[in-house]
Amino acid sequence: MHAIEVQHVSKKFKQQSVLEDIHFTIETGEIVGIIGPSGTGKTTLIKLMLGMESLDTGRTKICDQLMPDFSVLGKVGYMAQSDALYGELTGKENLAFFGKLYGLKKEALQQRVDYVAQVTNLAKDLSKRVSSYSGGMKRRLSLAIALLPNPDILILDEPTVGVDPILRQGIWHELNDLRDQGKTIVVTTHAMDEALRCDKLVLLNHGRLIALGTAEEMTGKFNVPTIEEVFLAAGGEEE
Ligand SMILES: Nc1ncnc2c1ncn2[C@@H]1O[C@H](COP(=O)(O)OP(=O)(O)OP(=O)(O)O)[C@@H](O)[C@H]1O
Repeated sequence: MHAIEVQHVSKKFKQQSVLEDIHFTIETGEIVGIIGPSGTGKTTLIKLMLGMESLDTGRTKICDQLMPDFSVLGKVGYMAQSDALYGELTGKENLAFFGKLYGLKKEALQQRVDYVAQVTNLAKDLSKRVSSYSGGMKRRLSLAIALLPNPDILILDEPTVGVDPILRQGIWHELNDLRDQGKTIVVTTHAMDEALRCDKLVLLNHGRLIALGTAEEMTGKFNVPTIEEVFLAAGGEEE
């Protein structure tokens, strides 16, 4: 069974074609990076995977279940691109609120809150109101919320934007650990150094899948030294 299947997915917003016949699978226990320029359809693709947007053609499955399927969403931690947080509440109150929504009870909730606060380096800021958080702190709190239910699958839309390099490294270390525990992780990113940390890459350009595989496979196939150059080479080939 694949962790996630994207089968011949196309999507238009009005007359604008955003994704065209995207087809790939994601296996359990891998970190997959969805990479592409701004506006190329990464967030839309993630929303289609989760069943949050309607498809024009194709279908998506998570754990073999056709999406949308609420029973599957319990297994998925989703971090959206824009932070959906309660500014008037403290970080801890936000975590408690979302933890309860996930069905976590007292002791388990406390344990998870301690763990996610440590991973995202927010422990000392948890009693502050979120309205006083910086952009990076809000990103980290959103990541902490996605990690709360200890999901099998993590889908993270630009999780490290605005996060400083040291903590970024810490977060990637944690994502690697989670992958090693058998979790499946999907991240979107613009950062090429982050792309290199992924086990597999999905390269999108102008709403099309232009390359799929490991970074080494891609640079080897196009005979170029970097992923940036894969973009140029693959984009050029497409046109
Ligand atoms: N709900 C919507 N209605 C109309 N157009 C939309 C909608 N959502 C996205 N789009 C358009 O679809 C295209 C792809 O957007 P999307 O957010 O998926 O790109 P992205 O690759 O995630 O970009 P970024 O890296 O800047 O976040 C853009 O042109 C965007 O304006």
